[in-house]
Amino acid sequence: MQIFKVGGAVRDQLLGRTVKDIDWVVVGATPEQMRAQGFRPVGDDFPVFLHPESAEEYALARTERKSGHGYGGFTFHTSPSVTLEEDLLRRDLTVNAMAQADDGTLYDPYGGQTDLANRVLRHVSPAFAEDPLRILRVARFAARYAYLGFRVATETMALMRQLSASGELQYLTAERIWQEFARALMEDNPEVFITVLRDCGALKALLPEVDALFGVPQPEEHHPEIDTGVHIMSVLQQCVRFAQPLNVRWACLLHDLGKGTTDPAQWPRHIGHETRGLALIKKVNKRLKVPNDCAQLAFLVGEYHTHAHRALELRPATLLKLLMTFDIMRRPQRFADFIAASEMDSRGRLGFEDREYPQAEYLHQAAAVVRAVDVKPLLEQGLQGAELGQALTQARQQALHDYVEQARQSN
Ligand SMILES: Nc1ccn([C@@H]2O[C@H](COP(=O)(O)OP(=O)(O)OP(=O)(O)O)[C@@H](O)[C@H]2O)c(=O)n1
Repeated sequence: MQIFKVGGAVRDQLLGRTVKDIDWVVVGATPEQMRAQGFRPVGDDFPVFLHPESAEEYALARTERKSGHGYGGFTFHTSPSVTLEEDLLRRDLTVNAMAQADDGTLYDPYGGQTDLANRVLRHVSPAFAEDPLRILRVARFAARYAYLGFRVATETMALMRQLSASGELQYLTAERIWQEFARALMEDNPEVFITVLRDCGALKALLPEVDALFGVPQPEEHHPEIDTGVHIMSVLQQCVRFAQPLNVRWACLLHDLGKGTTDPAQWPRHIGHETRGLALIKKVNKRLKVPNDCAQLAFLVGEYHTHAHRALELRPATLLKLLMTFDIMRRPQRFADFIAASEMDSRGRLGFEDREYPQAEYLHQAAAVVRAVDVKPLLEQGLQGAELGQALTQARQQALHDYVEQARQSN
């Protein structure tokens, strides 16, 4: 039996990046031999094992044949006679199809090193098409390595276009799609992920609601970049600049979906786009089975981001309603994330990147003012139930009123 380090670990090591997970490929072994050496099988009929100590993945060399649609439609062929070259041939990209032996010898039958040097993401063989998720992987790698100047090879892009047009993407499970989006949005150039998906037609297939934003104009006065799609890309860049977490990035991606449904006769204005976007945001979240924290924040940011932008003009009653909608007592972090997403939206406009967003501090302070209102004196007055609720609302509104007045006077 021969064991090689393989895939992403070899790629990242050659790129001088930190290697996180190491995958191994085992040539010339049977499942029985693996078990005998203490490796634990990952599943019943999947030729992958976990190392008894490191828990790293050791996969028997295999070839794969597509036997149907999607990820379920695979049959594996493993046998001790499958060679390293055969195993590497079924992999997605040349840069991911390199292996390294214990003594450091590099096995690179498909030109991975040349492509690394030339900064090219190129598919290894037509077998690329056997797993449509690879389209998302390529876009994600393009996003991750954009800073190094990587691009997708022309022939790979052509294959990705073909594959997107074939309808195969619809067989991917929501979980696998979401996982790629979640990882890609956390890369340093998430806008490249969206751009690559758009260029090959996969965005239209997977997230038509975002695809529809490209080419939709906004008023030049507020949005010098004009195109709504371009705006979204800039907002994502601001998210990276300010190290925002995934839920904020996801909310930013979806916050303007309503603009894709504006009647072109109304362009460049988008009256009521916040409300119009809500059904779309809900639909996307459901379709991709987006985790609750991301889904909820996207929905709230979609509805209220313009409230944040107009925060300094809001009447105390409206401001209180906004704070209560966000349940600021029990969910302070969610409100902070909402403010952050709104700030990213504001900064993600051509020429507005370094403009201050005083609304952020104003909203944080407003929340602090409301939280500071003490319920004790009201209880001491003997108030209960609905009466207590009303009195508390009044006290909070009064506190906000004073806060708003004070802020206006100092401006
Ligand atoms: N759909 C896929 C998934 C994985 N692979 C192969 O399996 C290796 C390991 O996959 P994975 O751990 O998912 O990705 P990495 O390449 O290690 O990338 P990352 O750094 O994002 O984990 C890849 O390098 C690639 O050779 C593939 O060909 N097709």
